[in-house]
Amino acid sequence: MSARPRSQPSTPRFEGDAVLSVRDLRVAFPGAEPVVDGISFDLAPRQVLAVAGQSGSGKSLTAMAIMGLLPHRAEVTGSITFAGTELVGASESVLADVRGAEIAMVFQETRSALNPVLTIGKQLVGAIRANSDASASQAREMAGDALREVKILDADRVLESYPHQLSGGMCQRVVIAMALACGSRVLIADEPTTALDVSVQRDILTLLEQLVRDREMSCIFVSHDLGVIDEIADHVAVMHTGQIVEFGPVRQTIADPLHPYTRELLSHLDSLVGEPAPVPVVPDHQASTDPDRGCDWGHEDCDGDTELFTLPGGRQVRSCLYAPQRYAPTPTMQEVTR
Ligand SMILES: Nc1ncnc2c1ncn2[C@@H]1O[C@H](COP(=O)(O)OP(=O)(O)OP(=O)(O)O)[C@@H](O)[C@H]1O
Repeated sequence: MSARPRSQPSTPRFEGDAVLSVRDLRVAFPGAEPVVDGISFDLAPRQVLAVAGQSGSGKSLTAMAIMGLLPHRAEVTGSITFAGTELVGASESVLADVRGAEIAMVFQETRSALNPVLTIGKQLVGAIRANSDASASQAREMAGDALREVKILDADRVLESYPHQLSGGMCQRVVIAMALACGSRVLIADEPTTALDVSVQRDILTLLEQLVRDREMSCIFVSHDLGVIDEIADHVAVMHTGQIVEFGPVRQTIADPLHPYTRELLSHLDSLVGEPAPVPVVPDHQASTDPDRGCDWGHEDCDGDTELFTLPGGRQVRSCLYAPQRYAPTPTMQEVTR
């Protein structure tokens, strides 16, 4: 019988050409357990990396940590490097240089991220001038071009509008246009389509896909919805209670989830990717359906504090089933062929 896939200790991907590297990132608030608990990942050029997980799993705090927008009382350790610059502990002026110009963020409630008392034109021109040497008239032209690039046809009217005069989908496009006009290399989109109608959601997803392809941007796409993630992302990091429990290519992860928590998320999936993926049958193990259990395979001598193991081919899973040797069971065909 052939050996089951031998896992390796986790190794970072895309090292060398990563645009953004996160290593052992921890976020804690005073007197409480960490809410982001030692996560690591790399973002490659032109990659769309999804961060999935249910409410409270630490997705938004991870995004905010990258933007340097966490509340002051948050204790942050680990490393976030963007183009060689360390962002954890960086001064406000370093963060201000990176924010907008290099890394931009789109929120679920974009309207609240726009200034209600300034026209879209003033806000776009201000952002462009803050990040370039453009004159006022050049910046105005660049703002119009950026709006047209995000498929806003009546750009002149929108430049004269205030945020409350635009729909939610239009506000999303405006913020994405701002990232384009400022030449950002990374776009962090935190649940950008959750508050939008389904048809508008698709338009925004299509737009993000085009921008990543045409403008060579990279994107971190935060969502609780694996259906939406399936539409847009290359890779997915599944987060649970502040940790990454599974990492891998989206298609493989959805078709063949390794971790019980990923299966739990998939079981709540609606029609976007059809039927929920079937739970894999692993005859030698009693897989727990309780995503809060430390050891998801019920090994008596496992304390549940399992590390993230890397399988051949690069998929990662936090499960003692995939630990090298320690819990080595007789492999199933399914595991061998993974
Ligand atoms: N300012 C804060 N002070 C204390 N705890 C916080 C703070 N902000 C977030 N948390 C806690 O950190 C945990 C992770 O929050 P986070 O917003 O990252 O979750 P999330 O996965 O993005 O969820 P959602 O999809 O609901 O936004 C939650 O338990 C939340 O209560």
